[in-house]
Amino acid sequence: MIQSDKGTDPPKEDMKLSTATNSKNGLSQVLRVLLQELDLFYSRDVNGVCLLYDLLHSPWLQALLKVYDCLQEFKEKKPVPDTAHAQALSSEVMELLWEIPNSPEIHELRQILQAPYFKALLNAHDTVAQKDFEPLLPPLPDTIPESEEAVRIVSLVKNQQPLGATIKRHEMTGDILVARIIHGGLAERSGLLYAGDKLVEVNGVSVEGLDPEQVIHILAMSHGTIMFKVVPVSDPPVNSQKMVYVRAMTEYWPQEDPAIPCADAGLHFRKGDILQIVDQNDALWWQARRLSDLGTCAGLIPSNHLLKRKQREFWWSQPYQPHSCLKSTTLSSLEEEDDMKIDEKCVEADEETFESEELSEDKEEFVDYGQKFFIAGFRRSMRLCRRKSHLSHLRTSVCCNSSCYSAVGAPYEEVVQYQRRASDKHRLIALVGPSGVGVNELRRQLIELNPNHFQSAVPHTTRSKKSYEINGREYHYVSKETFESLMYSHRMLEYGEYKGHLYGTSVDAVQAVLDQGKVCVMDLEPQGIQVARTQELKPYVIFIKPSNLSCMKLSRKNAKIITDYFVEMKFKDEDLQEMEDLAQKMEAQFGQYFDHVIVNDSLQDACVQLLSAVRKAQEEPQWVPATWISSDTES
Ligand SMILES: Nc1ncnc2c1ncn2[C@@H]1O[C@H](COP(=O)(O)OP(=O)(O)OP(=O)(O)O)[C@@H](O)[C@H]1O
Repeated sequence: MIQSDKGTDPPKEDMKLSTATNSKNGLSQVLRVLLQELDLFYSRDVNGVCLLYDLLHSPWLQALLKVYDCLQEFKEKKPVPDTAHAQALSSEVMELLWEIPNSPEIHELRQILQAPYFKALLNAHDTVAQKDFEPLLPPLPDTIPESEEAVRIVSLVKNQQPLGATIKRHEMTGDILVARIIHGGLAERSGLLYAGDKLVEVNGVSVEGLDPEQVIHILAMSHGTIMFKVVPVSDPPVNSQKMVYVRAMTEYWPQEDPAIPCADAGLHFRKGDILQIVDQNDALWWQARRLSDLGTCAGLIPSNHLLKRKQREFWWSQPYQPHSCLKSTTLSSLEEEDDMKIDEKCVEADEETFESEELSEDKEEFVDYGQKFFIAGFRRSMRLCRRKSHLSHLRTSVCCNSSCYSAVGAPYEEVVQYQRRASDKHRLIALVGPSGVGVNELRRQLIELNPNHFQSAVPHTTRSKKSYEINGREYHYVSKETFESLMYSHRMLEYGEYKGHLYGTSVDAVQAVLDQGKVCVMDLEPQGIQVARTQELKPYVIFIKPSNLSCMKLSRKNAKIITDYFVEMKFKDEDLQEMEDLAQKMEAQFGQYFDHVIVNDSLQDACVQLLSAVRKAQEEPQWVPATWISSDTES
């Protein structure tokens, strides 16, 4: 029915090649000639010709050019319909067919012309041929009153999903306005409603004088198609901002926020969730999706500015509560309590045991893992100083600053996806967990799996070297002044004091491992995470979590704790309870920094999980702070 106004049909034998080869100037024809010429060069092995030859021979290019030729030819032919009344013609033919004697061919033709799909095809043809696209609107009256507003009728079909729009009442005029259109919702996908549109009617009911709640009620009662009569906003807002991804550094519950414009449209998120921010037009309320639910409609979240204000208000409204910044102090005093408990345990033990099992100075560093080779960073004093830090006041003040910052600092951290390239250094693997959960056991097992690939950082100490030790193997032995200068220049990831000596792990010690092309695996106190989070180390933080108490009692039946005074001491119920409490506190305070969580129940399972997480950290794209990726390192 659609035919060209010039040219004739190609001869039958040429039909297969169709338009592309018919046209003398057809690109695929040109390509064919070009390839023939290239054949000559190819046989003479001219440089670069092979590449061009392969390119021009590629099936995708050939197919693309054929499509291009067809389109060109179609454009030239300017097809026009032969008739705009194909349906009428078909009916006429049907009538004629009844008048002539029946034959199998006539019978078949009748069947075709009567088939519903064929009738629909002819109907569509006539609609296009008659250019009958729009419903005919009544002509505009010659005189339109000045006060008359243009209205738009919008019809949306509600199918079990929210409309994705919020409304509000204009403070001065009392008009009901569309307050915002939620991204990905029904209203946004229709492209017919905009923030600022004035609602006049819903399903034929005037909304004049109604409260927004009453309008919502009408909407809630409506099913199927909903008709809105709106006065369109003169300047529909355009969202020209680019999509940004952030890590939530705090949690948010819209249902508990009295300030949110519409709690049902709110998006709940937890610390550490990656959010896709799709709209920042409103200074107070942004629209976002959780990375795990990208297919869904966006939700409202407080803007950076608003959430910061909320945090500050909360912070000041709790003068007698330990705020985040003081939680570090709480944690430190908790560590001290922990130490006291260790001391109490010591008192509980009978004198004889105390005498016989107390560690001598020389044995104190000894950690018998039965390991076949030396692994640095597992020394008792290093591990105990973490817990029994007499520098806690110092650490607290350092940590307090950072925690205070996070309490009232950026509630969202902009993140980007980072895929480590083979030439990049490995990311630092930082294992964090409550004392006794198995951080060191897992670290040791990982290193033992492949000591050429995984390695610990060698810690620093101010204590003097023992005769059997080698500088740079067990520790880097440095003066107090050197240690303190590393501390104050923020080159220490963590440090503490034990028996009058300073111990700690420096950024440079970690770098030394990474520089060898190895994966540095370290046991890090949670307060050290902020210090370690730098572009140079790009730490991947794995939280080692205890399983529930009953499982722990079973799995830790024969496990031994490292304490101040005893080499081997079994876990008591209260140790396991303390471990669980501390794990909860760590998650609440530092959970936003955890890239991965492993529940250490069965040691074997936890090892497998650790190995897989470490591999993913190095080989798969991960969300990292945008500040870690400068343009020169961007992949
Ligand atoms: N999944 C597990 N099942 C049984 N025993 C475990 C498991 N994980 C660790 N252990 C044992 O628990 C004890 C404490 O583990 P580990 O020394 O690794 O603790 P930690 O988290 O490093 O804490 P700290 O540094 O205070 O010692 C060790 O005897 C270890 O072998």
